[in-house]
Amino acid sequence: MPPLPPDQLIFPASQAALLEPYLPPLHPQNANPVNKPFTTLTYAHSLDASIATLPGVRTTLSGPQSKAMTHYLRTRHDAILIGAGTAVADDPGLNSRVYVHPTSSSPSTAAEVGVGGGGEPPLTSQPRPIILDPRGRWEFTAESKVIRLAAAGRGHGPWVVVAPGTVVEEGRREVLEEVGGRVIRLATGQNQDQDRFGWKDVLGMLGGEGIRSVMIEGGGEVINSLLAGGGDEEEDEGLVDAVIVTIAPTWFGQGGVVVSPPKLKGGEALRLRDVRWCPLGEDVVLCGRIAR
Ligand SMILES: NC(=O)c1ccc[n+]([C@@H]2O[C@H](COP(=O)([O-])OP(=O)(O)OC[C@H]3O[C@@H](n4cnc5c(N)ncnc54)[C@H](O)[C@@H]3O)[C@@H](O)[C@H]2O)c1
Ligand SMILES: Nc1nc(=O)c(N)c(NC[C@H](O)[C@H](O)[C@H](O)COP(=O)(O)O)[nH]1
Repeated sequence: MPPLPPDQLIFPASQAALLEPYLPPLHPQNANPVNKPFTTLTYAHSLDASIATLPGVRTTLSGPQSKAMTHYLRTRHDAILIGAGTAVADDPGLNSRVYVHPTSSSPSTAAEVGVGGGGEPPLTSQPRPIILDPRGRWEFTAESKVIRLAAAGRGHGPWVVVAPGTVVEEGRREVLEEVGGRVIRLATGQNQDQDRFGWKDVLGMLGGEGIRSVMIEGGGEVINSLLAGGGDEEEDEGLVDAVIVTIAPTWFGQGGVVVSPPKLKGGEALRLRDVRWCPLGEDVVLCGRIAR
């Protein structure tokens, strides 16, 4: 095996195998439309359910092992989705730089996906970044991290989803298109909310674009609204197929960005089933499916 770069994240195949029941099926490369992509909700929170110490502040929660896990998840999904608030606060890269170490104790075909010959995963294993930005809040430039990574061939150009009436300057659109990204227009306004897309509409649009799996990383508004919709008993089929949450052993105190969705109709709790807890370094990773 060639030597790994010093900042390379390493994720053992034995740990990848524990996640496998919660991951989208491995599929051949094709872009056939699907009704709805396999949808994984995944994020990291503190013991007081904060995903950031304060609104708009980039906050590290995951330790090196669970960070490697998140980057492995990125290789196992066609797309990675965040809200505009996260794009503005974090200037995220939204690519994967994990190496899955094939340990002899647990060889797994699934875990071999994302192996980049000892380095970063190849472009074919990188997820398409999707940014929900109905009002055009995210003022990206050629220097934004996700654009720079795409320009360097280390990730895909982002798809920025805006409302039909939102003006995207010509120069900005060109920045996206030069790296293979694009602006996608989608109607907002369901439930009178002009600042949000309906989740069924978002997932339906992605399915129509050939995206067969998407991991939704946050932030707070995105997660809470998805949990509110993902647990809707009136849906024939839930929106969220799997939940993978990293819990870090820290309290941030009040005032953070908290995951706490609105109550379901009737006040019942929203609960996970088929639960698995996987310790990863000092963190624990909770996997499950939303009980319906
Ligand atoms: N710890 C983690 O795992 C993690 C992950 C992601 C973000 N974060 C943190 O979360 C914070 C950002 O969270 P936030 O709540 O401010 O922003 P957010 O990322 O949830 O983005 C909210 C924006 O998304 C848009 N949006 C479009 N459709 C939507 C829909 N259906 N539902 C909800 N929003 C929709 C809204 O217009 C809104 O402006 C940052 O501090 C970031 O560091 C943490
Ligand atoms: N799993 C996880 N642990 C964390 O401690 C943390 N802060 C995030 N946050 C997710 C969010 O989407 C961030 O924007 C990206 O984690 C930015 O990271 P990249 O530049 O894309 O590697 N996610």
